[in-house]
Amino acid sequence: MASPIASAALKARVKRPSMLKKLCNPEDMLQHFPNGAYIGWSGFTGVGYPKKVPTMLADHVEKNGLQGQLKYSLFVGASAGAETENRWAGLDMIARRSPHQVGKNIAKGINEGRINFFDKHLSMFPVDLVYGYYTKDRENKNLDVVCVEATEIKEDGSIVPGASVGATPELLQMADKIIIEVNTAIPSFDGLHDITFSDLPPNRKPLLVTQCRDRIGTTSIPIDPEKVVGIIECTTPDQTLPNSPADDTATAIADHLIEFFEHEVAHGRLPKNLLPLQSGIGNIANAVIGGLENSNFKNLNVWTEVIQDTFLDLFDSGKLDFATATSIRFSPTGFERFYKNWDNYYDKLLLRSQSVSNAPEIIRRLGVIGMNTPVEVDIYAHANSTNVMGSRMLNGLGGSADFLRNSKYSIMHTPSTRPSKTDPHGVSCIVPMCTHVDQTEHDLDVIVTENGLADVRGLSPRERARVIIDKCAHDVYKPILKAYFEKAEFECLRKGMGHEPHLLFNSFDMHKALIEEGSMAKVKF
Ligand SMILES: CC(=O)SCCNC(=O)CCNC(=O)[C@H](O)C(C)(C)COP(=O)(O)OP(=O)(O)OC[C@H]1O[C@@H](n2cnc3c(N)ncnc32)[C@H](O)[C@@H]1OP(=O)(O)O
Repeated sequence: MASPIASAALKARVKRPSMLKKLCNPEDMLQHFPNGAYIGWSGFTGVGYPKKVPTMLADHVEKNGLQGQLKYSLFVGASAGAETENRWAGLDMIARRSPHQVGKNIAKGINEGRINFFDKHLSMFPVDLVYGYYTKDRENKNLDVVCVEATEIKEDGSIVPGASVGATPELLQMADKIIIEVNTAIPSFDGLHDITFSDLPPNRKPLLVTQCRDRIGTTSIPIDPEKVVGIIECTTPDQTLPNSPADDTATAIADHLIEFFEHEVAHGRLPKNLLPLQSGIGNIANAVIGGLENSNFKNLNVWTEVIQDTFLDLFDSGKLDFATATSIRFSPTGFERFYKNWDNYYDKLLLRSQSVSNAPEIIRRLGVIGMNTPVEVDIYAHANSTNVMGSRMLNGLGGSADFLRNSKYSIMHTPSTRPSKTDPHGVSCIVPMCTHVDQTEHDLDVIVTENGLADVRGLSPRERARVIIDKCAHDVYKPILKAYFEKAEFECLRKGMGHEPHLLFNSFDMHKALIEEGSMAKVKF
């Protein structure tokens, strides 16, 4: 196939003309992807990921019936786009994957044992990669090929990422070969990033951030131009989905949290403009940020991983001064709004490497208010963010534990119940014992559901259990959880082992009832 001719749009983005000599078709890159290769992609929460090369490879496998014959170890800071990694999983092209992922096919591949997935705190993943932990058992200690999206290539050959930074700096640092997809369908994000690399102990320096807007790095990622094997123009934007509007549950949770923040301000534990906010992904997280728009709080700051649509509303209402994260994951209309009003948002936003946005050191120093959604929380405030029934992997830990271990306020927000197949309240999100633990009782300060907010700071486990059941559990489950706890307390205190009482052989009876009878409400203690 003849080499493509550079479009005017591409020439305007590639400021180092010699790089254009590497302009090629995606198909020309096939040779760099032998079966078993270790691959890195840019991307975080479905934005800023490469599109052309992954799609070319998927087409190649599909057309030639190569399912299961071209399989790769794939490393992405967090999830890439559904049309790429989820399609790869559907074509059985992923042998190993880390860390966070999203998509039905990929979760299926993991839970059917075809994909060796390992989960890691997002702050640690890039650093462990550079330590060589993930390539230690192979001859090539680097990644064979790393494919990244850029919105500009600078005169010095460094690249300006798009809507996410994620682990791209470290993936590039570990790359033998680099492929760059320059996306001309979206504006250049030049100036919106603060790029740092992970240096190694014993020479690691402090990350000198004391305010959300502090810059400690460069605006682009330096690379070795010798490693670049191909440059491709990409003309499709990130394929994100529309957000669903906040429902009554999410709104009630947001209201409880705002009341709690007002209480903390009144008692002098929080300043009037709060402290930097971290907010996870999804409906509840979006509603909590949306709820702040209707509150009296102003001059807010955000230190988080992912910026979602409701942050634009907060900016527009004048309540949000500054937001920094490692990705901007807007809906299609959110991106439209963002690009149209670029000048309004440009100097209020900063995108950092995930090893910085999620750095425990900074989260502690800033006194972040961390808020995330779990699968389930138990009566003693352990939380499960990842494995349904202790076994079925959902998306992964993400940055939830980076934030919940280190925030000044560590908050888990969850609906009190989720539906099972036969009962609209068949799954209680408050359980006697979590079937898998990602956050421990030593991490969490506040649990909140639509029913109320349990402030467990300074409480002993037995005190915690009472307040969590009373404030957070759904009315259907309050008597059930109370019966479990009181029986456990009685039995364990009697035996002189009642610090955190459990009935070991009944701890998962609610889960058993869900499996056997379709609802946790069918249990009896
Ligand atoms: C990139 C980042 O890290 S952002 C920062 C925060 N990151 C994280 O917190 C990562 C971990 N958290 C998550 O992935 C999500 O918050 C979740 C999945 C835990 C919860 O998100 P929600 O949108 O509330 O999940 P939802 O209610 O749709 O449940 C997801 C699935 O798990 C199932 N599920 C959830 N909880 C339970 C439970 N207790 N028992 C049985 N099934 C459950 C649901 O039925 C649903 O199943 P489906 O995929 O077959 O439909």
